Amino acid sequence: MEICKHSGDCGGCIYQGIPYRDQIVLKGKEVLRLLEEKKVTYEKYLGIEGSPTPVAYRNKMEYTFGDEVKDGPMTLGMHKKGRFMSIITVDECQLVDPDFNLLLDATLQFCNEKGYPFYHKKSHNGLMRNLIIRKGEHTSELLVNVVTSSQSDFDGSGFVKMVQNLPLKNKLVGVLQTINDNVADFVYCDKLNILWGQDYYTEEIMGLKFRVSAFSFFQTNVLAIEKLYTEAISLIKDLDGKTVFDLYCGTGTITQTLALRANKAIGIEIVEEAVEAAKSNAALNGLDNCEFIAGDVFEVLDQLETLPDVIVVDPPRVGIHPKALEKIVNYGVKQIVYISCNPKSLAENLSYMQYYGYTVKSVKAFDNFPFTKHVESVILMTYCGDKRK
Ligand SMILES: C[S@@+](CC[C@H](N)C(=O)[O-])C[C@H]1O[C@@H](n2cnc3c(N)ncnc32)[C@H](O)[C@@H]1O
Repeated sequence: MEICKHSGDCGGCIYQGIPYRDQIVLKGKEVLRLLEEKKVTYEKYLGIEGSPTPVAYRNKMEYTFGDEVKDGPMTLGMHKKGRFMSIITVDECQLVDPDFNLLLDATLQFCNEKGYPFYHKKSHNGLMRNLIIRKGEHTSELLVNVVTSSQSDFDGSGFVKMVQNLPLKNKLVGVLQTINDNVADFVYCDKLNILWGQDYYTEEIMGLKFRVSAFSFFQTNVLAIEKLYTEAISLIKDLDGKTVFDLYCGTGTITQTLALRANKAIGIEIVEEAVEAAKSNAALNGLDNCEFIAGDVFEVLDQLETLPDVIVVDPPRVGIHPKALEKIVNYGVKQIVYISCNPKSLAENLSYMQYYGYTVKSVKAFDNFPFTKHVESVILMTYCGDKRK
């Protein structure tokens, strides 16, 4: 792969110029180094699995309108490395489908031709804020969402026409306009206008269907996540007739794959919209043995009367809060599968769980984000004592 032309300015790909097989070796070593640093012992290291494709793997990009230099021409893309105010146009990013780059260029040109100003983070004046593109990996469906303030009119029908006339390889299913008048540098949705088509795209993971709406969380590298889920679920011995908790379940992708084999799968997630999406996706898949509860894992576990036989956790980057971890460990289930997106917090959590009697049976790393610093891991922990007397 050629070195990306944006690599000097864009901070996303820190492994540019390093052959892919070397990148994954480095990442695998880093996971083990962090575990060893926290004195976590493990029975088996199962290696690191590379992404099925190291390029064009991202199914979502959130681009920002701005300028690279003060009062310079309008740009659309990512923040310049280490700079809050400066935006660089990343129209040749290698991590996305070429349609994303085409849409980015065409949107920038459309807005320049219309004379639309970008929204200034400091003065809070201007129209254009973000462009969000999402794609279904297995369905090739594209959802385009332009985010503006409400300070002046945006030519929605002209934008739709322009997008529809692009030689896109994927199938356009919706063009949206999100109105965001919040002063924070974050995409809030004050109002969602469907300019054309629908406000969601569909995805398939391990034979299950998912409707992904404009703002729902969804795993970014679908081909890699399928491998990771397959591995995680295969580690659990015998789910037949069992109750499994999927903690930090997001939109319930893992919960549903577990429900295919378990008697009951209960997902807990703090973001209510994600829980609503999880419920409707389970209904779409005809699964009636899934339950989703909105709330903080720490609080919800106290209210639940059902006891789990197996627990799967997939916490955010900060890891599991020690108070929630105490409750998880106190169930004393024989098997816990820990899916982690941050080996540092993973090592801290495992060190605690080890102290309370769990054994790390296996560690496997996954590179779901080639060229970036991120690495995922799947850990199987077992407990031989009996806390449920
Ligand atoms: C790494 S993601 C897991 C994604 C999920 N497995 C999926 O595929 O959709 C972590 C999730 O934990 C949720 N979360 C963060 N803190 C939480 C808490 N205290 N209690 C419950 N959920 C929480 C986040 O909203 C996010 O959806």
